[in-house]
Amino acid sequence: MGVYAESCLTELLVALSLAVVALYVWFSRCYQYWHQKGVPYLEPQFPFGNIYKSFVGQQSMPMDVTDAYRQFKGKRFGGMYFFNRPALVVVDPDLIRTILVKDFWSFQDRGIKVDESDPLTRHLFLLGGNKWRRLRVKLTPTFTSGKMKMMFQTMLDCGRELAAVLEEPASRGQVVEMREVGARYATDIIASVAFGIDVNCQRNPEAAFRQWGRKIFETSPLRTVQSVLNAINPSSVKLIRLLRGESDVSKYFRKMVSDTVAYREENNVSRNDFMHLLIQLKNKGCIDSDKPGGQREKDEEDAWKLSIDDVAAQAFVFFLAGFETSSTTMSFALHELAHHPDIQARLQEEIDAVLKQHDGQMTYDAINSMQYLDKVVAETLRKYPPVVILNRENNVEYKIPDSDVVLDKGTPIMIPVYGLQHDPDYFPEPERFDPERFSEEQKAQRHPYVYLPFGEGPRICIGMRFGLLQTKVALIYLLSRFTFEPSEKSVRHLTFEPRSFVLMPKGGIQLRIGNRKQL
Ligand code: HEM
Repeated sequence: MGVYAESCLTELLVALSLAVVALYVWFSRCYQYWHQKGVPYLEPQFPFGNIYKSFVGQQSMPMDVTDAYRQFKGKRFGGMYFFNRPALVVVDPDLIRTILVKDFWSFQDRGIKVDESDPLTRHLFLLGGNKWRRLRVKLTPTFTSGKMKMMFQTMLDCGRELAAVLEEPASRGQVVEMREVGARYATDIIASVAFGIDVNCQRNPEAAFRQWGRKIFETSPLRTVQSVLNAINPSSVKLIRLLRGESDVSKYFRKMVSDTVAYREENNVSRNDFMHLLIQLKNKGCIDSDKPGGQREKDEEDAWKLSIDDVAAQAFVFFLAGFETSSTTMSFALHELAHHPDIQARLQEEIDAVLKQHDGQMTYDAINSMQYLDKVVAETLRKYPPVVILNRENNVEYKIPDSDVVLDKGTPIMIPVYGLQHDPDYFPEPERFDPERFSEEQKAQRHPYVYLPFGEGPRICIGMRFGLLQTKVALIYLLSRFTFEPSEKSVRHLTFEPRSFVLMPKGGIQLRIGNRKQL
């Protein structure tokens, strides 16, 4: 028995060693890729390539790209490896513009492989090619300023609730974790406008919807394995799906949407929200015009209608892409304001003055006239861009202009948003929080493609206006009533969750909150 076990073990060890040697040879060949193309590159380390730090959990994968950007500074672009997969990091803002705008049709896909057998993944963020283009055309009218105004009342209701929830902690001068508070506020808004349900997780933090939000963004060993497999071989998404079956997230959101749609259709319910617009896209293939009269003429594209699963996938992506990005922006802004009482006081003065001019009413126009608020939010998104890198992939062979480099079809392209926005050549003393960087004079002196918190070109964030508006509404409600200070639990220089795919502060944002009059 003992001899048998020993021989099995020996065989296993030999097989494993052979596998490692084979992998080493295969990866070493892959590591010739950028050298053969004549592209400057970072020396890879077997088997991680250039993502060792994110693999061991020291930082997130997009931050590995930020490191690469810093090392390629002075060059137009450079190569790195995700395990054995070559990816191009673009450094030159002119080339970034070419990729995002001028030659967009060669780079319209994100290169993130979709498991199309899960209907919930067939959404705007992940789809590529023609499917993305047709859907983008359909969904663009759901985000016009007319539609934003329609949903503005929901934001105001949730903003009022946000301030009401914080009244008691403020009266006691308590320390509050503002990221979670912001997440509940944004969840209430998006649950209401995208799914048509009132969850009020600001009063009921354990509401199912908030729990799903946490679950989607939480990290786990399985997720790490998935992203490793995805980096080595993107087609592995299918295998993962086969092993895992339909996810609970998918089941939950699809059921919720089909129940809501059925209820509204049976009871003839109409609300001013995204769900109402998505139902129009399901039933008519187009959205009624903002103009008086409502209907608009149908063209050929309009004939294509969204299925119920398409409706669920789009509502889901509005939730996925909208709540964490906006709520972290709000809490990052409060973090900086707490550490800069002068900027906080100036912003409060502006808010008070504009609200006074509008008889104390927070109108859409009042918010848009708050110029200092706009600068504070813009500087927050510069210092803390929730989406750290933009991904693209070329769908044809592509010769990089003014170079001899020809990219093979399907090369992952990384636009290092965080790196650019922390580059001292574009933003001197990048760690300093200075809203004046967004004065008209300073903006005019900068290359426009070094500031990309919402991306750029035809694939720019479709919810930009919505995200900015809900962040501003929250800040106005909070700063018109409360003052924020650092607490003994606050960290001056934030660090970020290494396993999160959006920029998320480690340990949250702990601030002392007080009533303005008392402080
Ligand atoms: C502060 C808030 C937000 C930030 C910083 C942000 C940022 C971004 C970024 C960087 C992208 C990728 C753009 C590109 O590749 O060029 C994106 C895409 C997207 N965002 Fe946002 N976003 C925010 C809020 C929202 C909201 C509120 C929604 C929906 C209600 C939303 C929905 C989307 C969707 C659907 C896409 C995919 C667009 C496409 O591929 O055509 N985002 N967002």
